Amino acid sequence: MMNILVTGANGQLGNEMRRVSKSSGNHYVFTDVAELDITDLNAIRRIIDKENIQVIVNCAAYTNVDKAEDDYATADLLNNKAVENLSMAAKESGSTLIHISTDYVFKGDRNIPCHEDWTTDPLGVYGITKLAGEKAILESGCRYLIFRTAWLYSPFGNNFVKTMQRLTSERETLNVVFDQVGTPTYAGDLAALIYKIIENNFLNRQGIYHYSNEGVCSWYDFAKEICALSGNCCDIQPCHSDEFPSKVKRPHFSVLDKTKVKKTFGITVPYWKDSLVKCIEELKQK
Ligand SMILES: NC(=O)C1=CN([C@@H]2O[C@H](COP(=O)(O)OP(=O)(O)OC[C@H]3O[C@@H](n4cnc5c(N)ncnc54)[C@H](OP(=O)(O)O)[C@@H]3O)[C@@H](O)[C@H]2O)C=CC1
Ligand SMILES: Cc1cn([C@H]2C[C@H](O)[C@@H](COP(=O)(O)OP(=O)(O)O[C@H]3O[C@@H](C)C(=O)[C@@H](O)[C@H]3O)O2)c(=O)[nH]c1=O
Repeated sequence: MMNILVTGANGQLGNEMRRVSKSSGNHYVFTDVAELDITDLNAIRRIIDKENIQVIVNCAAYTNVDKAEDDYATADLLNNKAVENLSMAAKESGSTLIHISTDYVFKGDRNIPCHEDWTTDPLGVYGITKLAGEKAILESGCRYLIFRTAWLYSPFGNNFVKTMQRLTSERETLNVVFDQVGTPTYAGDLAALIYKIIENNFLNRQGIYHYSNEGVCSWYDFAKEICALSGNCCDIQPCHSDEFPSKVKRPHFSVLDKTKVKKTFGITVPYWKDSLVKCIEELKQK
């Protein structure tokens, strides 16, 4: 039996990890900041020791992209320094670190899907700190799998799906950017992949992998689909990034190429609209 530590377990991905691992024969230890603050290296060491941890799944992060622009220190503490802590503790204990990164490590100025080995060039503080976290893992010498994902949503926590459900029920019109293109990802699908890797002990397949749902859309297309599936009536209009008030620059094209993850783990990936239907059905039942 393996012991698996999940950090940031009250977030979107953390909650989906709780759900997918319910019937596992392995022992999952779920923690959020109250049980384990990942900025505290000694607290990480203690829990690894106490629970005899072999795998760490880091679902904790600073994910507010707009706020990060004004709060580099906190974003860096969580997305970089705390990740360095986890990787040091993983190295010391011989455990494997499964970590999540983002499409925002790319500048996104080419309209072909981004490969794992492309040069990274983040446009904002969130992406810069997430990239620094990736580098800290690589430099630590611990065993790792890093999954760069994109546009995560789930019935848990805050996300674009819930924001759009609210706005399209409250407003008659809404402007949404159409010049940022990517792929939405249901956090449950990513959790299922991570669970499969742990349960099948594919932990030695170290590397950086890209994972999102299948397909391509703009935030505008995503918003239109969310609105329609939610049964809301709102006139959603496409706008350019510079017409939407935000101080952050976001990638124009950050579709992730998933060839490597599909080949390495033998998976098929759900189409983004199919997963969105499932999530919205669940939200309707809440
Ligand atoms: N959301 C997205 O669109 C995307 C996310 N990602 C990455 O995927 C991963 C999971 O994201 P997601 O599930 O959306 O994240 P969430 O923001 O939903 O969850 C993050 C969790 O981490 C917790 N946390 C904050 N500080 C600490 C701390 N010091 N110690 C332990 N836990 C802490 C938060 O608690 P609290 O809420 O109390 O602060 C929260 O429960 C992250 O690495 C993120 O960067 C990648 C691409 C897209
Ligand atoms: C609410 C709203 C947003 N937008 C735009 C702003 C932005 O360009 C886009 C998406 O808005 P969000 O605030 O969800 O974007 P953002 O928080 O940047 O989403 C990102 O989060 C981090 C954590 C990631 O790792 C990324 O993969 C990505 O999911 O939609 C509109 O055009 N109209 C609106 O009414």
